[in-house]
Amino acid sequence: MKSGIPSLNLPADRDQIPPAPDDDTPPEGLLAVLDNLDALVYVSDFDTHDLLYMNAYGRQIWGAINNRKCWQVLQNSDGPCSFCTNHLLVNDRGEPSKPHVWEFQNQLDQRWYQCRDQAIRWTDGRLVRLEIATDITERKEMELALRAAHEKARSAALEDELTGLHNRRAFFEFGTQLLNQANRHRTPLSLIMMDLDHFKVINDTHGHDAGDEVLRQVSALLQARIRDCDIVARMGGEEFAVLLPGTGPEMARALAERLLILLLELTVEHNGQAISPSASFGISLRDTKDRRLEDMLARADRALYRSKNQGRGRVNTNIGL
Ligand SMILES: Nc1nc2c(ncn2[C@@H]2O[C@H](COP(=O)(O)OP(=O)(O)OP(=O)(O)O)[C@@H](O)[C@H]2O)c(=O)[nH]1
Repeated sequence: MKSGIPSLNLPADRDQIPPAPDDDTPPEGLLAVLDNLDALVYVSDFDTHDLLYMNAYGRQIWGAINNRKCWQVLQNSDGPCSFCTNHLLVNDRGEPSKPHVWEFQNQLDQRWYQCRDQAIRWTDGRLVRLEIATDITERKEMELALRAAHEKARSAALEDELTGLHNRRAFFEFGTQLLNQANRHRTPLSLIMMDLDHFKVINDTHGHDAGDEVLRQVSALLQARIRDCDIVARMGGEEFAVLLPGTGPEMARALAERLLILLLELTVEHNGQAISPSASFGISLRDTKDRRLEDMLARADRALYRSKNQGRGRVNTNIGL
């Protein structure tokens, strides 16, 4: 065939479709069809990556072939693309298999394409890669914007607006995963509940804004003291929870006592006034019977209640309660 366009070469499972007789459509007609397609069509040698054919759509965007390789013309890279799909287009025997359809962003024009790649036999019998790529940039950008909006909404739904900490909902969502992991691997898990003492007095004496500032600074202090694997959350009002994977009772108690000291040392300045917060703590440890985070939470709350009853500004562990 003079045009260099191979005769119809459909994958094996489409063999039952009879190919059109060669003389039905003249080669110029096929070229006209290809050059008027609103899609990139190109053919490259499977092994050498030499670009053998590219339609007008491709030439208009990426220029003439000029004896170059597909990765030189289409990606301007200095070697075969790391994302080349050729290996997906042949079976174990190296024969053409099913087409592979995927989406990617071109490095040169930065537009998104849906690519339909296929291995076929060229006019001289060698194996070549045929790609048909359609521009899906608008759809992709809408998809990405939608995903970003979803992620933003989701993180807003899990964040405490005043302090930036996780909220109660996030605590249960992420904390349940930590509890399940600890149950599965039988590793320790500790929970520290912390409730600021006489916070109503702070509000009543210094105003609600001052109370907000105390909550923000206490949150920053907690956040700065925990590891990446821990979860700290504002559970509501002036109550906070810290969940510590891989942490036994001694370490949890030492951390709570350290947090209490740091809180007592903290002075929050607001409108020229100095506010010194204090807090009570209750600790619970994972029990083999715990299936829900609420079980640990209830025990930590009982320990916290005891700290309040004993005069506040102290730490209690739920053991024996
Ligand atoms: N500024 C401010 N105050 C809040 C916020 N959420 C809850 N509060 C206040 O926190 C106070 C909690 O009061 P109580 O439950 O009596 O607790 P407390 O005064 O800390 O006393 P104890 O816990 O028994 O030591 C209430 O006055 C609430 O209005 C908030 O987001 N900002």
